[in-house]
Amino acid sequence: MAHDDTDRGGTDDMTLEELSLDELRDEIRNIDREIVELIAQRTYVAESIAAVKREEGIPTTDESQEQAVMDRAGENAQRFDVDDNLVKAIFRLLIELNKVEQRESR
Ligand SMILES: O=C(O)C(=O)C[C@]1(C(=O)O)C=C[C@@H](O)C=C1
Repeated sequence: MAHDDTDRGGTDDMTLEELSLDELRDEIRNIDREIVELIAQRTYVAESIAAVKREEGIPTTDESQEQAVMDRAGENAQRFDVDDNLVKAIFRLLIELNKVEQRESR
């Protein structure tokens, strides 16, 4: 398979405790890039949703869908043992980002 930017530089089979500070920061740098890539993908899908809503004359905001997204965020946070309020705050921002973009493209 072709080399890509997500390659962890051969640290895959090491535990985090075995890595140097620089190697640990490389891990963070790769994860940060993947987070931004996923945010871009989420935004892209939301733009398609916005186009469907526009065609069908449906309002931009769907509060029940937002609640479902927030509930899932909380469940996933618990599953991966991270603070659910923090994860929900991030998802609130992601939803707001989409709503601003969806409104601007109307
Ligand atoms: O699912 C939708 O209808 C979307 O537009 C996506 C999204 C989201 O970011 O999750 C954004 C705005 C809506 O109010 C609900 C959810």
